[in-house]
Amino acid sequence: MSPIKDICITGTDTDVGKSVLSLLVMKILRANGLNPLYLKPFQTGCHSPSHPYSDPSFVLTLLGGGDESKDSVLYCFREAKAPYFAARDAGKKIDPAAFKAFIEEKRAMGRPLVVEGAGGALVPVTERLNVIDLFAKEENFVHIVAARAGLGTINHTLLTLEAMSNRGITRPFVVFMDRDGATDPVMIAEHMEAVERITGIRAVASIGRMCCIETESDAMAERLLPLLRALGVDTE
Ligand SMILES: Nc1ncnc2c1ncn2[C@@H]1O[C@H](COP(=O)(O)OP(=O)(O)OP(=O)(O)O)[C@@H](O)[C@H]1O
Ligand SMILES: C[C@H](N)[C@H](N)CCCCCC(=O)O
Ligand SMILES: [Mg+2]
Repeated sequence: MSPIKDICITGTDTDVGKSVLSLLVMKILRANGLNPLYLKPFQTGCHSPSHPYSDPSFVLTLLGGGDESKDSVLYCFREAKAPYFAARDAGKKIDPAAFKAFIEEKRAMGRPLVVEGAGGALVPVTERLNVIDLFAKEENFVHIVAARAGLGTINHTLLTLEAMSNRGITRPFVVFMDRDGATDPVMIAEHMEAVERITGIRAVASIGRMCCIETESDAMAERLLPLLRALGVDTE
């Protein structure tokens, strides 16, 4: 059993920074004595799980150490699309029971899981179920929403939180990702205020643009210390 809850990272969209946030979460957990395991159950646009452009390669290469990328992925489909359509193009179907079994198998390793979604919350995985449906069925997960920092994000973030709440995920955390470094910090503070005032959900951090993720991510990960404290990790 992991000493903390496992973490699911969901996006308000594709390309918002879920993988970068996953990397930062992995780094801050490691810096505080934990040995997390990164998972990307549904990888599309995927030549192979260890292909340099895959999310696991990105996260695990920047973390350094052994290559667990092939073990991080449950489904790898060639087309860069929603998992349901990428699977269909490959003549396959995604099996929710296989996802459940995958999470249980990884949980049995006793390491905290950091599970990255695919695209945004409502992206289809099967004909009927989307990413957040599958995440919501798992117990003992804490959920983090990676949200774009720029104008328009209040609407996208609130819609995502509403979709999560409708599925019983009522206490996620939000992290704003200023991927392009183009948003006025005052505006980001307003986005955080809006989310907290309207939903009561905590916007726990904002992550600025890193010009060089290799060299800047250790320092940037420290912005997630309030999140770690909220998760009950003893921080140094
Ligand atoms: N804070 C940041 N500083 C610099 N670059 C960033 C930052 N956040 C994200 N990026 C860059 O933006 C792009 C999209 O980020 P990322 O791959 O993390 O998105 P994603 O939400 O994981 O996308 P997907 O839906 O494909 O999984 C990547 O090139 C990433 O390196
Ligand atoms: C391939 C890409 N990087 C993502 N993993 C999949 C994004 C699917 C988005 C579907 C949609 O919302 O229209
Ligand atoms: Mg990603």
